[in-house]
Amino acid sequence: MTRPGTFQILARDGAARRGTLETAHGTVQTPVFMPVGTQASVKSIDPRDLDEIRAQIVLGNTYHLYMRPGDELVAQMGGLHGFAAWDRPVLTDSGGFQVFSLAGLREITENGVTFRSHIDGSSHIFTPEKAIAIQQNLGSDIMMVLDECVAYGTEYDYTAKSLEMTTRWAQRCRDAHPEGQNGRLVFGIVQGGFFEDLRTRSAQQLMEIPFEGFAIGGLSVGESPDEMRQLLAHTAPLLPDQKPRYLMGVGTPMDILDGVALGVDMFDCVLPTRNARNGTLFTSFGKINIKQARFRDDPEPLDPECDCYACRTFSRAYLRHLYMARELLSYRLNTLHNLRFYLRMMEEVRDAIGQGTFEQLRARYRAAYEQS
Ligand SMILES: CC#C[C@H]1NC(N)=Nc2cc3[nH]c(NC)nc3cc21
Ligand SMILES: [Zn+2]
Repeated sequence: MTRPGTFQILARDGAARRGTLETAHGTVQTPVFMPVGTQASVKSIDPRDLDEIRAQIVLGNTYHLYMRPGDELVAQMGGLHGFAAWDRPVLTDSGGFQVFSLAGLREITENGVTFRSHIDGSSHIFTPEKAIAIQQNLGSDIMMVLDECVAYGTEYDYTAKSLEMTTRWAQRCRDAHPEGQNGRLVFGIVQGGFFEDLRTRSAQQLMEIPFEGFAIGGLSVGESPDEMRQLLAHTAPLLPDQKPRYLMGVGTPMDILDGVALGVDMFDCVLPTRNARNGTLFTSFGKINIKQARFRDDPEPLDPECDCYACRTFSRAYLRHLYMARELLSYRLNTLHNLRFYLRMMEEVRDAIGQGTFEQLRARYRAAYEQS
């Protein structure tokens, strides 16, 4: 088996790259979209479904699993792989973002971040070492460093100081899980808010540390799409060409295609799973909402170009009925479809990069999605 952490670029099309990333649980074809399974489950579907829609790697959350059921319990049950019967790669976020966006009352010191559980209000502290220890207990194949997530709009001086601490925390994370240890990988997270010089400083400092990959954090936190694209265009090329680049929490189909065009290799977003539960479905002809009356007696498949179980088996009329009746099957079929849409788009992206036709693919999706 090729050494975990090995990242090979197989083809390029402009700044877009097609590659493979080796992990302890198998090879990931990039660019890749990672379904989000925050609490050790991709809501409403099971591992067999994930296999059927050809998901390669799923995302779990340190904060949530530490809170419930507890990372020690998950370790006892064989890590996320044994616990959730998922034998492919898992990436776990460090809790950095969740503590800053979910938990109550926080205090940040050099040692770590103290916070109150959003479940029962109990007090906890995440240090860089603790964040790594939790991810080790979860059996994570790709661990994220603990970062300080500054809110959109934070002023320059605070952002500058914060990125320095995030770099010191990143070094402590790498020290807590040295390069090559049991085939697990650790990715750094570039911070610096919306200041290009601070993003450059953060990237330069992190690249001094031997991470197997680098994430761009602090985007899709409330900025405009143009601001995100501009910051991404500045930051992505700064990162090592020979290592995977991961854009956290992104995004819509167009955000992902624009990210690929700027050299990003990995993405995760709750959009396909969250939208499935409110009836918003992604199709080859744009976004629709299945509850619209026009689908009431529509016998056609949701998306004739989609190969998922929902599109192969049921009509739009049936999917609308399930949604209006709040049947649990609605969540499952809509989720299967939305995730398959994202995963199929990434399959087309990888093929297009290999054939040098990525820009044509992007234009095709833009024609269907620009306005939505
Ligand atoms: C500031 C910062 C930052 C990043 N830090 C970590 N650890 N995880 C993230 C997850 C995200 N999800 C979204 N959007 C939904 N933006 C994210 C950003 C981060
Ligand atoms: Zn489908």
